[in-house]
Amino acid sequence: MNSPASVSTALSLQDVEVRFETMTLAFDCAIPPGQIVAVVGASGSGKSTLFNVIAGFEEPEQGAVHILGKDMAGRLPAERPVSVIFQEHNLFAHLDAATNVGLGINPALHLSAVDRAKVADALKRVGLDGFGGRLPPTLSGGERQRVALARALVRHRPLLLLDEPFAALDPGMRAEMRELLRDLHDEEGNTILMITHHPDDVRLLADKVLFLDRGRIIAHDPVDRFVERRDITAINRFLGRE
Ligand SMILES: Nc1ncnc2c1ncn2[C@@H]1O[C@H](COP(=O)(O)OP(=O)(O)OP(=O)(O)O)[C@@H](O)[C@H]1O
Repeated sequence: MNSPASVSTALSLQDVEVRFETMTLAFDCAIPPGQIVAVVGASGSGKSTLFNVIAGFEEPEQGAVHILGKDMAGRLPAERPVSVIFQEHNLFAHLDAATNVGLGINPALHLSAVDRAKVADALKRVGLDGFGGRLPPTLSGGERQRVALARALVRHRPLLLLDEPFAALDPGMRAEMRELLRDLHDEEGNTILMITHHPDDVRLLADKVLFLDRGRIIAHDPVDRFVERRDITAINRFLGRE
């Protein structure tokens, strides 16, 4: 049974340790449900490793990962209540947009009429009404990321991990995607962790910030507090205040 403390936490990492030849990474944090959390830090600070541990692609040497109070030990990525969207290559290039979204409902693509209606609705919600028959190579970068978002939407997983999802997009499209993500988050009430290298994403989208440095979470702050900080050189550098 879940304790009251654990169910009020969307995600918790306790004494998690991942050891690579060149470095040991250690993560401790607890994130309440319904927040958008920006995950930031210099290249090599451990952001992707943190996501891999949460999503189950990397098994830590020690420590525990709980999602909505449930211990994830031994659970394969597909068995975790998590959706992940990467920078690129989220879609199967030979399958049209609707089929890519449909995979989120049923990986064997046995889709009922109701499922197909859900796919069409998800594409509409991300502004791609009528794009269902298009193959990914014929779509723009922003449109492809919208299809990936639509697939995450039909899965309704309570935790969404976004690994630099806007990296390949121009500034105008980044702003559009931020707005879309904010709207969808308001509707879904899910918990979102988003890796980004852009202070704008932090300021305009996130509620909280996890700042990583050399394999450790060295700050976990509300955004307003984070942007006011002057005490950590790596954060000043990230915010362009060297
Ligand atoms: N499979 C692995 N084997 C050995 N070392 C690894 C492995 N994966 C990551 N590392 C090392 O762990 C550290 C953290 O890497 P990670 O990819 O998590 O950083 P990051 O913050 O996501 O970086 P970037 O912003 O460049 O993507 C780096 O020093 C990296 O070289």
